[in-house]
Amino acid sequence: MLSREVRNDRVAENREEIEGHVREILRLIGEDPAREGLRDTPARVTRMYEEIFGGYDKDYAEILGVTFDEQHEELVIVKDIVYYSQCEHHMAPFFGKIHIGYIPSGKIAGLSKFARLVDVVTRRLQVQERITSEIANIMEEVLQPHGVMVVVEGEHLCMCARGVKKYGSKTITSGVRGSFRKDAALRSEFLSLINR
Ligand SMILES: Nc1nc2c(ncn2[C@@H]2O[C@H](COP(=O)(O)OP(=O)(O)OP(=O)(O)O)[C@@H](O)[C@H]2O)c(=O)[nH]1
Ligand SMILES: [Zn+2]
Repeated sequence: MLSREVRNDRVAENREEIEGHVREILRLIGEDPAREGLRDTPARVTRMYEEIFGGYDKDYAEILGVTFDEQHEELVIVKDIVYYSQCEHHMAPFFGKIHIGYIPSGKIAGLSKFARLVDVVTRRLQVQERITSEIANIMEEVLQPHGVMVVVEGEHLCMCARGVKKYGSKTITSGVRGSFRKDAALRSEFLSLINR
């Protein structure tokens, strides 16, 4: 059983209906949903949706959790946070790493909470740009730091496995708030630390 933090309760509530639709798609693409290998597939796909779409209806402030008062007003970076998401155009996976940096202004968050925030924002139908700006905006709103910078790297299967089929191409997006916007040296420091 998945924990509440990473579970989509609507999928659980609508399980039978979703399973029925998946079975119908199998039939419509020319498969036999009753053959042994596929018999449990609609249930498996539904359970997978419960997990990979577990980011809906979550409270961000709660996820960043208890913040601590701390007078460290210098750069904090959590880098290489792995994510898996689904592009909203094709419902195909995209995945990669997210790097988050911020300059606290009296409030810091527990380090694991950044990874939880990444899970909640990415486990939905998304575009990479929105993942980037949502993380930056939530950080700004909850922690009210001097500045935030978020870099997201993504490999999109809708560009590799189909369509233009450019295997290995990567998309990099950045979101910059507060002091990072004004201070080029700070952006460079962040970028050199995440690229080490
Ligand atoms: N900006 C952005 N585009 C994305 C993302 N994920 C997928 N896409 C793009 O969404 C676009 C959808 O384009 P459409 O022309 O409507 O769909 P399509 O005919 O399947 O396009 P092709 O992928 O070019 O075959 C494609 O260019 C995808 O590469 C993302 O996270 N951000
Ligand atoms: Zn896509």
